[in-house]
Parts: sequence; structure tokens; C-alpha cells
Amino acid sequence: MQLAAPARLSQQLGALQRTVTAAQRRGVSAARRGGLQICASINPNAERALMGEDFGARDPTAGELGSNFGDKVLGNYNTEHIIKPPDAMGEIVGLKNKKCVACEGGIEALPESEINRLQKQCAGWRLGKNAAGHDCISHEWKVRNFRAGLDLFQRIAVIAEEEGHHPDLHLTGYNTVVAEMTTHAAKGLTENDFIMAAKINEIEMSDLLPKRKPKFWA
Ligand SMILES: C[C@H](O)[C@H](O)[C@H]1CNC2=NC(N)=NC(=O)C2=N1
Repeated sequence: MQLAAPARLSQQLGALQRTVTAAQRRGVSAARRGGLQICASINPNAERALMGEDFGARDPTAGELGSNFGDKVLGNYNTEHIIKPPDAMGEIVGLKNKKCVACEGGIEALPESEINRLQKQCAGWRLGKNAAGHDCISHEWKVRNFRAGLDLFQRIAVIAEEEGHHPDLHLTGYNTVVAEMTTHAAKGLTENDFIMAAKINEIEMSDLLPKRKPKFWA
């Protein structure tokens, strides 16, 4: 049955009012959003009937156009906006995605508080002193055999060369690898050491570690 125009409009307005009322329970802006969406689907008259004056953009007047008001907007449209993540983002980005900094020209060793904070982000790395008595972090792996130990050295070397920051590597008892990270230039630990530890933790090395004996639950 085709409703007459006024009746149809009042029916639509009724539905609109119910939507807006419901939306208003969720907040005026939702009401406006809901109302305007439905208004836009019905017609501007309903918009005016419900929401008062027209909402939405209007064409600039001749005077506004003449004043080149668009040129005075903040910045220029062609400015490349560099989005700099806040420093805290550094923490979120994670050590493994950071880059080591060059050590020459003097670099300070980290205080204990920083060492403890950063160590928490490097699973399996323990705090200790190296042979020279300097703070270091180290990680031990039992590898499948002597060659696997040398292969692990090579995989760690790739990262060390990329980062320009190098571990002390030990291969003892033919199948025990220890990597020791310390910053020689600082005679202690710097963030570089923890970045390296986090990156070393990302190395795929399952082929170098002893095969897991399948557990048979007899
Ligand atoms: C010039 C170069 O950046 C420095 O000699 C780097 C090389 N790799 C390094 N590695 C480590 N672990 N400590 C350093 O002080 C260091 N210095």
C-alpha cells in the first residue's frame, strides 16, 4: 500500500525519532550521527524538521573565496608530515627492532637500574662479569656437535657485523656455545649489548640444537 507523502514522512520521522532517542542514551553525538545518517537517506526537509538548521559543510561565499582563505591554513598542503613516534614507542618497538649505536668516542656504561630493566627483555641472558671483571650478559647453548657450534658462531657473526657490535664467543667441550655481550669501550654494559642479545634470540637455530627425543607415553 503506497502511503501518502505526508503520512510516509511522519512515519519515517517517527522511526527517526526513535533512533535518535535510543542513540541519545548512548550520547548526543551518536544521536546526531544516527539522525544525520537517516536524514541523509530521507531528505533535507526531515533533517531541518528534526535537527533544526542545516548541518554539514556549506559552499564558501564569494568574499571568502576572494580572500584566498585556503592559503592561510596552518602549514602548507605539501609539507611532508613526519610522524615521530613518542619516545615511549621505543619501548613498545622492542629491543630487537632497534639499532646499535657506534661505540667509539666514549660511551657510558648503564646504571644497575637500567641493566635490570633491559635484562628483563632478553630471555635466557644472565648478568655476570667477564674475565676482565666488567659487567656482561651471557647466554649458553648446548649444540648438536662441534660443527653446529661453528655454524651458530657464523649466524651470530652476521648480526654482529650488521650492528657493528660484537660478542665474545666461546665454544667449549665441543658442544657448548657461550656468547658474552659487553661494551669494551664502556668497560661495562650499554643498550647495544641488550639490542644484540634480543637480536641473537631471534636467530633460527633449531637445526643446530640436539634433536628433541620424542616422548613416548607407553
Ligand atoms: C669502531 C667500532 O664501532 C668499535 O670498535 C666497536 C666494534 N664492536 C664493539 N663491540 C663491543 N662489544 N664493544 C665495543 O666497544 C665495540 N666497539
